[in-house]
Formats: sequence, structure tokens, C-alpha cells
Amino acid sequence: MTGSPYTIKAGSTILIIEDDIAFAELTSGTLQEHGFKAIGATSGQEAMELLSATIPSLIILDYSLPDMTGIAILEQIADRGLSVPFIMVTGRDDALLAVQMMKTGACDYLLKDTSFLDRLPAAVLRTLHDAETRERLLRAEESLRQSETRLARAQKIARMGSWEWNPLTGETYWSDELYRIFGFTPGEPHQVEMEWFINLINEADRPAFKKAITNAARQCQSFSLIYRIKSCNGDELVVNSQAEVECDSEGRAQLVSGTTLDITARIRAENEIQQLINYDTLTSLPNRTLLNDRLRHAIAQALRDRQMVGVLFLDLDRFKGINETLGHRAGDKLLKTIAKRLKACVRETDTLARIGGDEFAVVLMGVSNEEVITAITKKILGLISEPICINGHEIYTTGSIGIAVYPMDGEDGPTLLKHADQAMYQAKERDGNNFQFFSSEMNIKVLERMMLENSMRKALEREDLFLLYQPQVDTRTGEITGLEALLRWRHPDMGVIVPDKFIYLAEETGLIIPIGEWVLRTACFQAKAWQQQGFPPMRMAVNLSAKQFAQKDLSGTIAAILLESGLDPDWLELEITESTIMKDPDSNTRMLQKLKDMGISLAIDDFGTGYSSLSYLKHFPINRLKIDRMFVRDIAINPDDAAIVEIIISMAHTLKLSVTAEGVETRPLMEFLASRNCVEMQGYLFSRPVTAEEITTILENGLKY
Ligand SMILES: Nc1nc2c(ncn2[C@@H]2O[C@H](COP(=O)(O)O[C@H]3[C@@H](O)[C@H](n4cnc5c(=O)[nH]c(N)nc54)O[C@@H]3COP(=O)(O)O)[C@@H](O)[C@H]2O)c(=O)[nH]1
Repeated sequence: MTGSPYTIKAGSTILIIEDDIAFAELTSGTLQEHGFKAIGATSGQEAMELLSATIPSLIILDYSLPDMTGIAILEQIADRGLSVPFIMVTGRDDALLAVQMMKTGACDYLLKDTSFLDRLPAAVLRTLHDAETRERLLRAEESLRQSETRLARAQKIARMGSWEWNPLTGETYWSDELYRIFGFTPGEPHQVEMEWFINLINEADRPAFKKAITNAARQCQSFSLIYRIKSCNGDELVVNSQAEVECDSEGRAQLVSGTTLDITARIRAENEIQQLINYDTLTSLPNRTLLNDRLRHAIAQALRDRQMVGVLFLDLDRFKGINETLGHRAGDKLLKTIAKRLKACVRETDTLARIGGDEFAVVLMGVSNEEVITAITKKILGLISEPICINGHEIYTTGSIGIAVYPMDGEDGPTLLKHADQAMYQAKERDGNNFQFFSSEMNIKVLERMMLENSMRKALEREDLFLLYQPQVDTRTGEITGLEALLRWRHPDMGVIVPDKFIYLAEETGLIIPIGEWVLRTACFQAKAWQQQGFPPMRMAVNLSAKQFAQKDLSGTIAAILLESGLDPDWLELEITESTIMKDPDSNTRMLQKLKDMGISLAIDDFGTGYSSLSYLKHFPINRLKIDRMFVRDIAINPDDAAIVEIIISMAHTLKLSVTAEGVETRPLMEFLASRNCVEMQGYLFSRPVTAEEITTILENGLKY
């Protein structure tokens, strides 16, 4: 094999099918001399048997065999699915036969003449080489086909298509997946015109695409671009195209090729996440997160334009009541309607956000003066107060709005919002349906309130709270029938503070619960102590605030305190204001009944100031009405008040309730009330609220008035 231009694997097996044994041996000898392994068969049948055991690299086939022709053998070999190169050998020099043999797939044919053995090695080498080349080509083609299939599969999975565009000729190539992404059948249209493609792109995104593709063609600039495109079936897709440019040595673009990825699902998911992060699910308005962001931008813009930003903090009045009476669904509907109305009041450039249950915020951009803000605020209040029909109910609601203005009331979003919130509270305190601009005095008030709240939290631990007791007197006998426990706070810096100055704050912060429990416990222990000291038993009246009364386990707490102190429930009276009961008359009547069943006596405090209807009053399981001191005070100068007091007294008697007049400061007042059959009274005439020690002295010496 020396000098051969071919590199054939040494030892390749060659099958010689030849019935002329002498000729076969000569052939075999020559092949072995050239390093091949030769095996032989003298008939077609023997050859087929050999082929069952061994697959040779080449067959040298005699055209005429005793049992079958060479062509018949080849057919049988093909039937077995074998593909072995072969050289046909014939004794006839016949051109037609030669053509026929080549048609059967013969790689070569040799004449059995005198030069046969000389030509044989070269023919064998050439045939084997061709076969190997063909084999390699087939393998390469197969591998290419496989990688194309894999690529197509990967593209399909990734929803990614590939493409090419020749900027010189305008010719394009799209992968099958790219056709599919855009909703077309692969290959249709065969040639994609760039202009036609650009027309499928969303109009807003077209300029960016045109710029990218032009820069790629003119300046060999690669690009990555996200754009929207209308698919064949009309759906809008979001795709990301990335392109590379092949340039010639002079920097001219020859080919722009790239990939296009369908990112519609990803963008949709991202949008949904953004929606959840930045928007309120009920009203679809921006939430607090997005509001803060918009406020930051609004302030930056206002700083550049030397303008103002108005921040409105809106809270619906009595929304909680609507929610509780009509249910949360109705509450939700109301909020949606309000959101819609608010939208109608502000411009596109402004921001309207929902930042809490019934709290909304509005950021008014580019405002030149406060009158504009006032006008918009009034418009908002007007629209909110229009009736809303929900589930057949006509609901009337109002709002309270606090306003803070950049740059006067704060230089950053959180400060502006906080100040608008503080101003809103002021508006609410004025009975709602109102608005209020923030003022620095307001801020001082809020700071004071914060400080008060902080020290109130410490008051219980530091034992800064104490009780005073005020006698309730039977004016027929002058005996003390009861004592009202009245809370005081000895503030380390501010001195003694009366409840009107801090109970509201304790209510708002929830501190009223531990404070109220402390009052009840202290009062019960004190009442029991006086009994144990041998004084005749007296009622101990304790005030309960609305929040305490709303506690589910109130009766349990009171029962535990009574048990702890050893005070008989008969000697405890709870004073609840008329307005507390009227917040939810039905459920509160149940709580009153529970307490009454425990043997506790119940009094309606400040009677006459609320709006309890007679029908309710009849059903409240109460023992006593306390006439508010506001009416008692003015009996002498205001005939209306005198008439009201008379009516309350006679109503109490009709309903078989005890009645106590509060705030009796003078003897004529006492005489007037006594003449109207009100025997029990409380007021400065008898005693101011005093300490337990002073009450002990009074009990020892008798009450002087
Ligand atoms: N939830 C709780 N509320 C409480 C508690 N302790 C008191 N309070 C309520 O605070 C309000 C103010 O109470 P106070 O400043 O103690 O005033 C009481 C009396 O001092 C005052 N009073 C009594 N007699 C007269 C009088 O002749 N003239 C006059 N000007 N004032 C007088 O009235 C208050 C008692 O009122 P009332 O409770 O309605 O009987 C007050 O509403 C308290 O209820 C507490 O522990 N928890």
C-alpha cells in the first residue's frame, strides 16, 4: 500500500464471489499482498451464508455465477438492508453490460483480462476510499440533520426563532419556529420583505425597530430590542430580537442575523407582579408603594419647574359603620365607587392612590397656588357626598381631607404624607365633610400628643395613675349611697391630668384596656376595704369606655376582678355612656344583659346627650339613668333644660329606673331636683372627687353640705 494516495484501514476484509477457483485464488493472493484480508465464496448461495456472519468492507463480484447472476446477489444483499460497496468482474467487454452494472450500484467494474491483477489493487483502494468518503458524508449529513432537529426542538421549547437578513439584496431567512411564533405556517411567505415585517410591529415600537435595523445595516451595530408585534391571528406578542452583524473588511454589513424570543408570557407575568406590587387589587388604583415613587418624581419635577405639589389625604367618614352594618361586600362597592368619582376629579398627570382601608391620597402636580388645591378639594368633597346606591340602599358618605403642600409643609414624600394625615385628623375633628391645610402649630400638637402617648404607656408601670372618689348622695337622708371612681394621672412634668385630657388618647391607642382594668381592680379592692373596715356597704360606680365595652371577654375580666377582690357584684355599678350603647344597640344590649345577670348594676351616664330612642331605652337592661350635668347646670337659667330634666326624671320613674342627677353645685339646684322627685344626686355641693383617705374621713364624720 506504499505510495497509495488513499488511507484505507489495513486489514479490511474483502469478499471475493467467484466460481473460477484459480481466478479467485489469484485475486485473493494479490489482495493479501496489498495488506487486505480476503475471504471467498464460489456461489451466490455460499456468499449469502458468509454475509450472514461477516460484513466485508468490499465485495468483488463475478457477474456470472453458476446458481445466480451477480445482479440477483446484489438484490438479495439490498433486501437484507446491507450496503456494501462492490466491484463487478466480468469476462465480457460489453459497454451496455458495464452501464447496467454501474446502474445496479457497482462502484467499479473490471474485465477479466491480462491486466486484471494489475488494475485490481488501485480499483479496490479507490472503491474503499470512495465508500469511506461516502460513509463520512452520510454521517456528517446525519449529524447535521440531528443538530438541526435539536436546534428546531430547542427553538420550539424556548419559543425562539432565528433569522437572517441580507441588507444588500434584501433576502431573508426565517427558521420554522420564527414563522410559528408569528403565527404563520413555516415557509409561508417564503421571502419576508423587511417593510412588510415592520408593518406588523406595534406602531409605537416601529421607530425603535427601524432605527436598530438601519444602524445594523449602515453601521454594523448589533442590537437587542423588545417590541410588540401583531401575530398572524391578530394577537399582540412581545418579542425580544437580538442581532449580530457580519461585515466585510471595509466595514460594510453583509449579513444581519439574530434570534427572536417570544417573551409575551414573561412580560405578562412581570406585569402581573408589578400590578400586585404597585396597585391596590380592589380599586386598581396605585397603592402606597407606587404613591411614594410618584411623589418622589412629582417633587423632583416641581423643584425643576419651581412649582408646588399638593398632597391630599382623604379618609371617609364613618366608613367602618357602613362596613359593619351593610357588610364588607357593600363596603368594597362603596370604595370602588368613590375611587371612580375621585378619578374624575384629577388630571392624568396627577396621582390618585388608595393607601389604606378607606384612605386615599391625591398628588396634584405642577400647582401654582393654594386656591387651585382648595377648588379641587371642594370638588372632591362634593362628589363624595353625593348618594351612592348599593344593594338597593341609598348610602350617604362624606370625607375628611388633610392637605400638605410642597415645599412649605415638607420637602419629601413621607413628610408631606404625614402632615397631610395630621391635617386630615383636624378636619375629622370638625365633624368630617371638611378639609384642612396643614399648619406648623398642628405639627406641634401632634408632637405633644406623641409625647403624651409615650408617657401614658409608662404611667401604668410607674404607678402614676390614681383614683379619686365622688359621693352619690340620697338627699332625703344625707347618706352616701354610692361612690364614683374617677381616674387621675400624676404626670411627672405636667402635674395632675384630668381624664378628659387623656382618655381619648388611651382609647385611640388601645391603652384604655389595661388602664380600665386597673381602674376596675383598684375601685373594687377599695370598696371591699371600706366594707372590711366596717362602713356600711355602698355602690362603687366605675366608668367604662366604648373600647372596653366592645371587648368580647369583658364579663370574664370583671368576674375575675370581683373574685380577686372579694367584692359582691351587687355593690358594683358600671357607668356606660348613652353614645357607647347606641353605637351598636343590639349587640350592646346582649352585653348589658350578661353583666346584669352577673348581679352587676348598670347606669347610663350623661343621659340626654345621646340619641337613644325610647323604644331602645325600654329594652336596655339598666338600673339607673344619670342626668348629664350640662342640663342640671342650666336648670335655673334655661327653661328648656329644666323641662328636659323633668322629663328624664319622670321617664326614669315610668320605666322603674333609679335616677341620679350629676353636677349639683348649689342648694337651689338640689331643691329643684328634689321637688321633681329626684332624690339621688352627685356634685360639688356634696363633695368634689377626693382621695380614698378623704372619703374614709367623710365616712367617719358624716357628709356635710
Ligand atoms: N372611661 C373612663 N372614663 C372616666 C374615668 N374616670 C373619669 N372618667 C370620665 O372622664 C370624664 C371627666 O371626669 P372628671 O374630670 O373626673 O369629672 C368628673 C367630676 O369631677 C365632674 N363633676 C362632678 N360633680 C361636678 C360638679 O358639681 N360640677 C362640675 N363642673 N363637675 C362635676 O363630673 C365628672 C363625672 O362625670 P360622670 O362620669 O359623667 O359622672 C367624665 O366623663 C368621666 O366619666 C375612668 O376611669 N374611665
